[in-house]
Amino acid sequence: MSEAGTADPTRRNRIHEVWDRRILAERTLADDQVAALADLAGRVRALTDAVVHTRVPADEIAAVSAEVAALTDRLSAVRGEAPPIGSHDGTGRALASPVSGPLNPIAPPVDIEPLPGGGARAAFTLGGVYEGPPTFVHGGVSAMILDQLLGVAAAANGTPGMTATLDLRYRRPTPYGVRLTAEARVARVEGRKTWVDASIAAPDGRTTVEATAMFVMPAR
Ligand SMILES: CCCCCCCC/C=C\CCCCCCCC(=O)SCCNC(=O)CCNC(=O)[C@H](O)C(C)(C)COP(=O)(O)OP(=O)(O)OC[C@H]1O[C@@H](n2cnc3c(N)ncnc32)[C@H](O)[C@@H]1OP(=O)(O)O
Repeated sequence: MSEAGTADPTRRNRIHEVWDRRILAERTLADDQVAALADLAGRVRALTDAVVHTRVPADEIAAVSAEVAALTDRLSAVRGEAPPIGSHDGTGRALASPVSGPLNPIAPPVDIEPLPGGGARAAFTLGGVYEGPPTFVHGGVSAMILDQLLGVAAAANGTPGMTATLDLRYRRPTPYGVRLTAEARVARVEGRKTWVDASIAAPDGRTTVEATAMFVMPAR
């Protein structure tokens, strides 16, 4: 594309429109693909769990490994340029989010419910796949879940943004294999900045991690 070809702003906008539509079309899946992939992602999560917990002998591991490689080849026969785009409707339920995406096997997934007036909550159980210190959840995993929860709360407030700061206070170790709950609430908004507080609680109701984030709606 030559410089002269993009000098006219109307033409430039048209080019961007066509380009945006192309990206969107390339990243949008058919309903039956979404359903089939959600099922596959669930099975891959179970596979991941089996991988970190298996105690079968080495030759059996090698045999399974070869089968998994063949499956990866089959899926890769037709590849998109990037993950699918889900419903970016302010609910945070992007299909391929690494936190809440039903189609992303690395997502637990955490189902986050936006609350009117700038809040969000979630209830979830993490498996041994997310272990950090023995028998407890990895701190980075808690941070990732909180970042998403905080972001959904900011969006539910009508003031979405990019995470500019994320402060974490790990009060107690977070156990896995039990039902955890998490809540976020917008504290204040100043211009393009939104501050949000959140926490994760263990089944006994005690807070394990607290977080405060500042989201900034980019200038452009
Ligand atoms: C378009 C927004 C997205 C919307 C999403 C909609 C869907 C919602 C649905 C579902 C929710 C999903 C939830 C997702 C959750 C996960 C989110 C992530 O993982 S985000 C990835 C990690 N974060 C980054 O990669 C940021 C990288 N940084 C940047 O892009 C820029 O630095 C940015 C946008 C943060 C600021 O850039 P500037 O150019 O727009 O803003 P300047 O003019 O520099 O700053 C504005 C004010 O903010 C302060 N500021 C900016 N960054 C700061 C920082 N890091 N710490 C402290 N202050 C900061 C500045 O000092 C300034 O303050 P003064 O107005 O002067 O008072």
